[in-house]
Amino acid sequence: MKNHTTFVINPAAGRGRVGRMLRQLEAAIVRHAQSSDAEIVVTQAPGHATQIAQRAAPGSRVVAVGGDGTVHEVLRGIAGSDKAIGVVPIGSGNDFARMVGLHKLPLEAALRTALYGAVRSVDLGVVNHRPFGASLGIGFDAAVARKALSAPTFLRGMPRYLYSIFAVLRELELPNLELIQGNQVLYQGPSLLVALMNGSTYGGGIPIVPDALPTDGLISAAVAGSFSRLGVVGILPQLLMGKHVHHPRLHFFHGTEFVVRFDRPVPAHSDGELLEPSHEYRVQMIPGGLRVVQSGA
Ligand SMILES: Nc1ncnc2c1ncn2[C@@H]1O[C@H](COP(=O)(O)OP(=O)(O)OP(=O)(O)O)[C@@H](O)[C@H]1O
Repeated sequence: MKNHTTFVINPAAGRGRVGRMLRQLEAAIVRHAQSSDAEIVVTQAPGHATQIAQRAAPGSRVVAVGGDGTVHEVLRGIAGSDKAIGVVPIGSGNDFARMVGLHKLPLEAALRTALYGAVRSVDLGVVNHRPFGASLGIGFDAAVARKALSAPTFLRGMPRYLYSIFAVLRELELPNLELIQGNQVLYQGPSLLVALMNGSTYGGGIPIVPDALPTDGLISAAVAGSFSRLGVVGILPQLLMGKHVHHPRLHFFHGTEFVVRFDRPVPAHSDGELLEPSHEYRVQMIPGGLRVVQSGA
């Protein structure tokens, strides 16, 4: 049977790599789509992918060609519908693709999978009524991502990231957190960061909650408690290698719903996209709430 498939190509993804590959991508899609009904739309600006996904036909496939930001925008456009999301991961991070096992596919295989692969369901996260796919990070890491936006323009890649980490550390003042499940307070006290995960990684492969599964119907939460500046510098390398889980100031929880409340507005990102800082994040997981083209080209 023919699937209608819309390829949503973000030319800005992968630091402009997708834009440079545009002709190659369009030719490859046309070549592979022979027995399928496919169209290609190139995004014009941030937010455009959501509109394209909203306009796609009921029951069709909408394929994000780019990174986690593109996936997140497409997902916002299809959440709650019977449309399925596909991914051709050419971003810098690709944590959603990693979550659904598509991140290692070569380009041609990823395109074939998007067109002809089987559709499966994974859980869908929701934060303050807004859907997310793989991750929600609140606190330190979101503050670093915000800081990177205003870092000097001559800094790029890792130097920009390191600059932002140390700029946030310089002014580090931990908010007080209450993590609530139902009528139970699970954690109360100063907190460096809270991660509420569907997949196990964020930030381009950082395994913050290594055992998180996108099909268990649960949010896998990690709370980093009270850390000094030096403590943060010490835990970062462990975090990158997934060796942080036994640290006494890290706490892990699972559940279908959490309320994350602070004594002041705290920045957050979902799938790497920054949200407006808030005092309160209401987070839930909708089991099987998202249809994803996953495998079997
Ligand atoms: N035409 C466009 N021009 C500029 N920016 C765009 C355009 N279309 C989409 N965007 C924005 O590009 C940003 C980056 O896209 P995306 O996150 O997919 O790539 P990435 O940053 O390389 O990948 P990752 O998030 O996996 O690291 C998104 O925030 C999206 O809103």
